[in-house]
Amino acid sequence: MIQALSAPLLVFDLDGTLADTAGDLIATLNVILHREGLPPLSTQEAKPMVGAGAKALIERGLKASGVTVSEAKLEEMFDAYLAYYEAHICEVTELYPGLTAALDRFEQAGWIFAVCTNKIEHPSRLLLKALGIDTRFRAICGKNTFAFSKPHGEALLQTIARAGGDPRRSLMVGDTKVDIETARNAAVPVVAVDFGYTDQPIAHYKPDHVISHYDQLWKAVAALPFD
Ligand SMILES: O=C(O)COP(=O)(O)O
Ligand SMILES: [Mg+2]
Repeated sequence: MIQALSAPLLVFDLDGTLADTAGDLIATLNVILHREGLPPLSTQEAKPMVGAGAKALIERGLKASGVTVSEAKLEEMFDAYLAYYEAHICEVTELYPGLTAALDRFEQAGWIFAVCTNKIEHPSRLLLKALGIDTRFRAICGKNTFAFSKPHGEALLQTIARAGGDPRRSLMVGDTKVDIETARNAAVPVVAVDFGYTDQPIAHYKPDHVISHYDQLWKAVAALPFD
């Protein structure tokens, strides 16, 4: 019996990959720091702190001010962060140029899509809805969706399973070292965008391809050895 191949799947990271979220993330961080009497961080300073989730962003923000806090205090700040962020989730956030046109092109060719982010799942869904693209994804998986989060390969493999994809016909698209490590851990190819929040030029982490605009994604994917 011939078994139907599952549809090819693009799994996107969210912050710094689908959308330029740094403005709203860092504004939220600065509100939380201000409540503790700490000075704000500049966007330039704080952008490379994004990628490991909100709790890590708070910890990194505190560290930049030379402050460490107890686990209980960090939890309290994390709750306050999420409450503020969810109420201001899409004030300056925008999709990156060419994204929806790229999704259209891949969709017409039979591809399906999913999101694997280190953002908490609920705000991820809220944001994708606010940006008008939530219904395009077969699965939207966040840091708290599974027992594992990026860079653990299982976060990606379980996202692929939830989307009804096959790891051998899936591809990760991300903006940071975390995404590239995740893809490697899952043995899935990875295309990196160079407009996200990486601490080093993203080519340094050796993704399979680097794109600077979504109109380059089609060619980058076509160049990969894919079923
Ligand atoms: O919010 C973060 O720190 C990371 O989110 P991302 O995995 O979508 O980049
Ligand atoms: Mg990212």
